[in-house]
Amino acid sequence: MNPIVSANNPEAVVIGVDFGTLSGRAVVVRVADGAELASAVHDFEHGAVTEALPESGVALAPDTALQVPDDYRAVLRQAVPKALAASGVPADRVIGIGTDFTASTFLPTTADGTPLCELSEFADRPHAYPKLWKHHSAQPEADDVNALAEERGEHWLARYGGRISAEWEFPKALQVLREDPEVYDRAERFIEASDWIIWQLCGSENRSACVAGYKGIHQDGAWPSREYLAGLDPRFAGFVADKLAHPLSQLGERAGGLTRAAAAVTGLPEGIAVAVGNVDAHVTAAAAQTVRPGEMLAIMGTSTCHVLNATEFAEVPGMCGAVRDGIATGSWGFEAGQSGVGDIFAWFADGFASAEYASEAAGLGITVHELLSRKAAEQPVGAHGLVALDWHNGNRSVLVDHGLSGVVAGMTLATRPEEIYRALIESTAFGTRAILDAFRDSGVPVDGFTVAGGLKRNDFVLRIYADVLNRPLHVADSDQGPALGAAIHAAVAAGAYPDVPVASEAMGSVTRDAVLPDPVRAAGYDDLYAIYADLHDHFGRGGTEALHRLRRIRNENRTS
Ligand SMILES: Nc1ncnc2c1ncn2[C@@H]1O[C@H](COP(=O)(O)OP(=O)(O)O)[C@@H](O)[C@H]1O
Ligand SMILES: O=C(CO)[C@@H](O)[C@@H](O)COP(=O)(O)O
Repeated sequence: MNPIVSANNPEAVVIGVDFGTLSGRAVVVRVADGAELASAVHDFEHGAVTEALPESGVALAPDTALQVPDDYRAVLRQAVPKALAASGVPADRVIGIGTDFTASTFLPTTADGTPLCELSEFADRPHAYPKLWKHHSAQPEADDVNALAEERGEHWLARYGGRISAEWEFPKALQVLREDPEVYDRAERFIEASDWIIWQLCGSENRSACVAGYKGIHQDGAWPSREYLAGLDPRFAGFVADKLAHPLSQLGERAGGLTRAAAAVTGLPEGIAVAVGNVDAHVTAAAAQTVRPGEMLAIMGTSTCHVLNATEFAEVPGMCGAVRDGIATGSWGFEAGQSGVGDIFAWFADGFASAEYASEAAGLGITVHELLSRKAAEQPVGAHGLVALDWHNGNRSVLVDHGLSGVVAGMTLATRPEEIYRALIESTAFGTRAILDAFRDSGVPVDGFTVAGGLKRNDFVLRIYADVLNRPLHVADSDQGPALGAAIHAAVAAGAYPDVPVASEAMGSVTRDAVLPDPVRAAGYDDLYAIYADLHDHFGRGGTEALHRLRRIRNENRTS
């Protein structure tokens, strides 16, 4: 144990490490008040691997998104010591480390936690690599998982809004079995990256109940039955018992002590508390002080995750998951999400704004995003005559279908780039409104709406959300909500606070009513939302199969 600093020492600090889609960030946080003393970012060398495997160059199928596990270790080697050095805090004042990860980011390993892709015989096998949350090619497996669960009346399906997403663990593992049974057979464990990183820090396998509930299918203390799994494929019958099951730990608990090896790598004291693994979205609730029932938190960045606590369970069609104690102890934690948000804006700003826009932005010393936002902000609501569907990365809620794709309706020869950009931002706000409607219609109260994540820095985005949702937005103060949330969990795991809600009060912070809706603009958006709802149901609920047919045609022509 760390001999020098006890948990209630005012000098004590904790480290939070956020493993995002393209980088990992470490932040040094004072336990007493949550002050962020310093941080450091380390970009993943391989980012999201979507075209070809590193080194072997093996080409990847459409909708594949993989990662390289040593990129995760590099964050521990690089970002943690850098952040600590930048803070000027001596290492012996650190009492704990907490982490969070994208999810479901899921990998096959040997019994000792070695990722299969690190075994030379599997280095050129795509299915031996971690499948990133936005790996979307397991949609056929998700369809089978859902069809069989419906047919058998599996009680757990209701906890996932009636549909398991292709982004979650079971479709991904089934895809490995079907497409590369040798990798499946060699895998002694399948594990979330959020739990794997804890294994690296503590030296022994530890699994979080939060991750098992949301990204696996663990409900009421049980996993899907062997009979159900055998119905998917007889070879899958032992998936849970042989490769997944492990005692589960609760959020805020101490997973173990930092090993000597991990201490050497990170420069932190051996034996300090390592908090149980967590998901980037869920952990942010602690930083934004949204752990109380009725407070929805939208973590808006590359994608958006919505997390919400409620006192009672209710089935909310198309939501990602409801897990008892999944965000904060004593509540039902709900998760919903949009698989593309900032990524959609980036797709347009990077690929479709002309060179003239790029040089205008450079001349003004701003980004293309900022230029497009500035130009788009000048127009009244609806003046672009456009409504878009925000499905460029599929739909995670409420349709739970990654075979869907984006649509922009209403374009003419007069349509300008900033108008499309604005329509895309609006489409994501409409997607969030559809999620709020689903909660309302299912009787789950949403009293407050708080925004965290990188997009909170774009005032235009926030204004559109306030107007489309017609409610005040509260904004989390921290620019690194997930890392701060992870640090808060570390403080609890180290014994500095009795539980996450108490630590959140002391260490998190939020500005209430930071952005207020404008009644005139909000009324304008009601009309556009009605059109969004029409298009949503037409393209997403069987009015036409056009988007699925286009996806099939694309895949056939790309792989043949
Ligand atoms: N000014 C901006 N306006 C809108 N979107 C932006 C802006 N700047 C960056 N983005 C987009 O926001 C996303 C990054 O959000 P961030 O929260 O930093 O990342 P992550 O979700 O991966 O943690 C990217 O998709 C990026 O293209
Ligand atoms: O799905 C989840 C959490 O459940 C996220 O990890 C995933 O959307 C990725 O989040 P980011 O957009 O990278 O912050």
